[in-house]
Parts: sequence; structure tokens; C-alpha cells
Amino acid sequence: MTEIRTEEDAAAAVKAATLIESLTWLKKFRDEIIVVKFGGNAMVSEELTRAFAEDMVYLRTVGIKPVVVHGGGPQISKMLERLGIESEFRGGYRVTSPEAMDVVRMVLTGQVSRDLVGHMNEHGPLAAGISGEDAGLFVGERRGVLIDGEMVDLGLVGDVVGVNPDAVHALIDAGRIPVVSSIAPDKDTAGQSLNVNADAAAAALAVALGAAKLVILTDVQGLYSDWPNRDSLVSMITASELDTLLPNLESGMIPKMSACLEAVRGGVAKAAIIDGRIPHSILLEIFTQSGSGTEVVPD
Ligand SMILES: Nc1ncnc2c1ncn2[C@@H]1O[C@H](COP(=O)(O)OP(=O)(O)O)[C@@H](O)[C@H]1O
Ligand SMILES: CC(=O)N[C@@H](CCC(=O)OP(=O)(O)O)C(=O)O
Repeated sequence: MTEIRTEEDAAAAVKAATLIESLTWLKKFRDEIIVVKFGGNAMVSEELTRAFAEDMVYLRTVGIKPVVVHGGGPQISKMLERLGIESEFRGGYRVTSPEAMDVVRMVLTGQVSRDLVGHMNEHGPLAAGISGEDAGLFVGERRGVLIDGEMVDLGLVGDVVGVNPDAVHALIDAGRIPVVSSIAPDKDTAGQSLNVNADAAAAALAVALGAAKLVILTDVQGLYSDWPNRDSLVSMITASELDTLLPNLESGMIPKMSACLEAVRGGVAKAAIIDGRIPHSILLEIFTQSGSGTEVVPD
């Protein structure tokens, strides 16, 4: 065995160990699709957005096929506020009026998607934006939300009830990184678009694409079983354990964990919630044994 003589040698050994640890995961995920949901709360700084774009380019460059589904809740709220349009969340979903829907579409496809695509394309002509309204990608159906046993109307909010992933496959086959906005045409009203929670859209797309993994970046370390007790971070949970926990969850975690459950029950081998506030956390999640955050696995 080579003797470690200096601090530089020790640091180099750590780097080499990290690189070689990634070999297992490079082999496992090569040519596989990984759907990554980038939440609006994880996009809080230019530095984080830039690091995220680099990570997607990294994945694509090592032969993995990343597909990004982006959120933009805080960005939508900011624009609604500027325009003086009221908006409130019920059970983790935005109650969406026709006026608010115009803003949702404008911010998601005209601002957030453009920013992400632009950052990735600083590395080459790699990313292309696509909305769930394009090329029949999503089919939406209006939904309400159950709060204390009562069904609450959410306005123009929908579930994705159908996915035609052909357009996303075409982009992947052309070597691109698809960047998907979570809007779906309403199957019951021609010309009407629905606001879909981006976690739910990411799950539906991951299932339809046969993705190997769904990774959701957010602004907490992961799922806490006893929120906000910081000692209750869950590192791994099975689908049926999560099913039991779901009714006790609050706000933003409800759509997020429902999305993980839907993905895993739909055949995606693993769904992970990780901390998007840490630059490059997704590389640690994909390429290291210990990962980060919370992993949801089948029973
Ligand atoms: N059990 C829980 N574990 C972790 N976070 C929770 C939990 N319950 C509620 N939350 C809240 O959910 C938030 C994440 O959801 P959300 O704000 O919708 O994020 P994003 O914009 O990334 O989709 C966290 O910042 C936290 O305040
Ligand atoms: C129905 C619903 O709530 N839609 C979300 C869509 C954006 C989203 O999901 O953004 P994050 O991932 O950043 O939360 C909204 O209007 O905020």
C-alpha cells in the first residue's frame, strides 16, 4: 500500500475515493432516464440555479438522460402580488382563478423555464423547454382537495391523467435535456389550461418515461416524520409506510410525498427528496452510496 505522506496526498486520496465510488452509479444509471424536479424554493439564488444547470449538463455528459420538471411557486406568487391578483394555498395547492392561470403560464413557461434552459445552454446547445400543453404531452383533469373531510374547489387546478411522452423521448433521442413546465390542457374543456403541481407532474412523467429514478429538490433536508422536529428526518421509507404517514403531513409536503408514492407505485425504483439549498446535492444523491435526504422505495 502507498504511504500517505502529505496533506495534499490525503486530500487527493479522498478525491480519488469519491471518483471511484461513482463508478457503481455511473454503470447503474448509464442510458437511464432520471426525472429531476427543481422546486421554486430551491431556485432562490443565481448561484444555486447555475449549479443545478451544471449538474444536469454533468449527468447528460456522463451518459445519463436527465429530464427536468420545474416548479416556480414563489415566482408565481411574486408576480401575482405585483399584479395585485389574490392567491391562496389550500392543502398545498394554489387556488387558481382564470386571471391567475394566465400568470401561472406566463411565469412558468416565459420566465422560469427560460432561465433554466438559458443556464444549461451556456454549456452548449443542450436544453429545450417544453410545456405539458405541447405536442399532447399531458392530459389534465380538474381536481379539488379534501380538507378535514370536506372537498374544497381549487379552480383551474388539475391532475395529470394522461401522458404522451413521445415529444420528450424525441428530445432525449436528439441528445437534449428536456425542461418541462407543469401545465396541462383540460380534457373536459377545449382551450382551457390547468395549473398542475410540479411534483405531481414530475411523478406522472417519470412513470410514463419508465425513469430509473425521480429526484425532487426542495428547501428542506428531506421528509420529517414529526415536522418541525429536526430530529425526525427520515432517510428511507417504504411506499406503504409513506401511505400511512400521508394523512398527517402538512402543506407543501403533501403533493411532494404523494408524488413520490405515485412514482414508486408506478414502477419507478426510487424517489428521493433532497435539499436543493446545497449546491450540487443531486450529484451526491446519484453518485454516492449514502445519498442525501429521504428515499422512498417500493415495499
Ligand atoms: N413533514 C415535513 N417535512 C418536511 N417539510 C415539511 C413537512 N411539512 C411541511 N413542510 C414544509 O414543506 C416545505 C416544502 O414544500 P414547498 O414549499 O411546496 O417546496 P417546493 O417549492 O420545493 O415544492 C418545506 O419548506 C416545509 O416548510
Ligand atoms: C396547483 C399548484 O399549486 N401549482 C403550483 C405550480 C408550481 C409549483 O408546483 O411550484 P413549486 O414546485 O415551486 O411548489 C403553483 O401554482 O404554485
